[in-house]
Amino acid sequence: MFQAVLFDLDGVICDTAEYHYQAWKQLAEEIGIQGVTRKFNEQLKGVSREESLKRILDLEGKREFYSDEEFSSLMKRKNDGYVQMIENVTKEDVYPGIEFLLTQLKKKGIKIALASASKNAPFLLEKMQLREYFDAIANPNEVKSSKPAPDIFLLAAEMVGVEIVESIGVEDAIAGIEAIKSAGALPIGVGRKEDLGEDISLVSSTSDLTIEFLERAWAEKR
Ligand SMILES: O=P(O)(O)OC[C@H]1O[C@@H](O)[C@H](O)[C@@H](O)[C@@H]1O
Repeated sequence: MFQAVLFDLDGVICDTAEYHYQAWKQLAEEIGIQGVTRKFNEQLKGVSREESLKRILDLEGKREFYSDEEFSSLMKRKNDGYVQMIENVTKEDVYPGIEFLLTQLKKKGIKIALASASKNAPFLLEKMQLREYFDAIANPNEVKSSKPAPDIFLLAAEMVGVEIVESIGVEDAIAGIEAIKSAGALPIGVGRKEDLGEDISLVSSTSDLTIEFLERAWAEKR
């Protein structure tokens, strides 16, 4: 039986992946870049703020036009827009089934950790009143490489004192699934196989993300 579940946040626990998308799209359009479509956005999910901006500027070969200072100020502009969007997030924004799953995991003594790339994640957990369920929140500032590198999942498992191979990782983004795989945990995807791959256990909605589903996936894969 698995001993820990390591959760991504945006797009897994709540719909803030949409706000990231809207904030990036708005910034991109303000600086004359039109290519931030929903399809392109799949490449931004799970990826750090800095790397996301690089990918957006690269869409039109514009990265070299910005000094380091200007680059930082663009990241700040995106984050300011995003923070405004999440200002009114409440418990109501938690995806269906998530709080029940957290309760069940707690009852079974399974450790719960957050492995999100977002520096806004602790603020969101507080807003959604979910903080108390989490035994640890891995800080993206403390890892060397961001997803798809395994670092944040390895840190999350270490923080709850569980071997990574005894852990499940839950993700909605391909970068996150790759990170879980290379860390050595069992990946569970929330989304479509077209985006996340055919070779992992998937739910299309978090309502299906039950402890029974996790147990079955664990039994099948190990
Ligand atoms: O800019 P933040 O809030 O620190 O978030 C970093 C990244 O966090 C990830 O969870 C999101 O999927 C990305 O879209 C986002 O860019």
